[in-house]
Amino acid sequence: MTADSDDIAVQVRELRKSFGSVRAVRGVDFAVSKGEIFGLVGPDGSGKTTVMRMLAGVLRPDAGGIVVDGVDVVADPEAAKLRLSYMPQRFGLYEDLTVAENIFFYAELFAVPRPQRIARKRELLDAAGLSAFQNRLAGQLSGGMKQKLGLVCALIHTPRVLLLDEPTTGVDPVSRRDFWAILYNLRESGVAIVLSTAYMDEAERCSRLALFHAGAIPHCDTPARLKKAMPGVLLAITAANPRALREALAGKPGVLGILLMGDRVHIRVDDAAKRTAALRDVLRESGIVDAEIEPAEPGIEDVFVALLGSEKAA
Ligand SMILES: Nc1ncnc2c1ncn2[C@@H]1O[C@H](COP(=O)(O)OP(=O)(O)OP(=O)(O)O)[C@@H](O)[C@H]1O
Repeated sequence: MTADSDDIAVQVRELRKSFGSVRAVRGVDFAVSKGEIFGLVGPDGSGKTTVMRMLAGVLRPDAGGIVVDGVDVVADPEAAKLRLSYMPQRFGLYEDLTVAENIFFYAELFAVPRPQRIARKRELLDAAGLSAFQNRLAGQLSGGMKQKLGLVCALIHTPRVLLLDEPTTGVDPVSRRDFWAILYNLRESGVAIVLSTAYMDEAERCSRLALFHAGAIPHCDTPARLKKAMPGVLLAITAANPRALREALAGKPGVLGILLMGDRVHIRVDDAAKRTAALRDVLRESGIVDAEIEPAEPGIEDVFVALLGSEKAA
């Protein structure tokens, strides 16, 4: 645990959930502090959504404990729902209601006192860049605007814990920037945010990351410390045909992993000084004469594939 118990907003212990014979979550533990953005990342089907739904109190775990903002979610999910806000992948907006009507619907649902509603709505719409669209039907908003409206609705009752399941998937870069600006403000005010994402740049912005793999969390740390934990060192190799590079280097001595990154290849080696010359020889023998090899800093994607073992086998 990285925080004093007073600071902990979400505590998860030994969480388990199966669907028939599928063991979706196999003993997950973590704690999230107030003011943290805690990222859930990992391949499709690794259990992120199932954990999120259990945290939100909408799915009962088979075993394990969850405490959110001091409330035992398993024992009293309804009490927990008043302290947290959950934005699932498909957030329930009413497409035939306007932006403002959707917000008031959620304000009513969460019993936000009437005098606060107007001010809160104005503040959130401003932050989301949606003030000019209050009277537009939700069904006529762009995908990015819909996601931002979902976030506004999820925040109307000023929750202390926010659970966001892939909130920016398919959202344009400008809306994603607005979205993250809101998240940073919430973090500053001490809100704990648990968010799953498939975007590596978003993973990089999280305070800490839980790397999911087959229903467990084999690695959980800050992005910087996860990078330090990556075994080996990274070299970037550029050539006209990066796929041919990958084929030529697979399985060569000292090569721990290979990752195709657009027009270049990242390879992890055990020892850069020792291997670079030999790798040049290998490439030359394979007829690749235009390759440039240089040291590279790992990005979070390099770390994931290295730690989760999903690189092309070296
Ligand atoms: N309601 C359900 N009934 C049966 N199986 C389920 C159910 N929900 C999830 N699963 C299974 O549990 C496993 C974990 O799924 P989960 O949706 O939690 O993964 P995920 O990491 O969120 O993936 P994605 O990014 O695709 O949403 C998968 O094998 C999935 O098929």
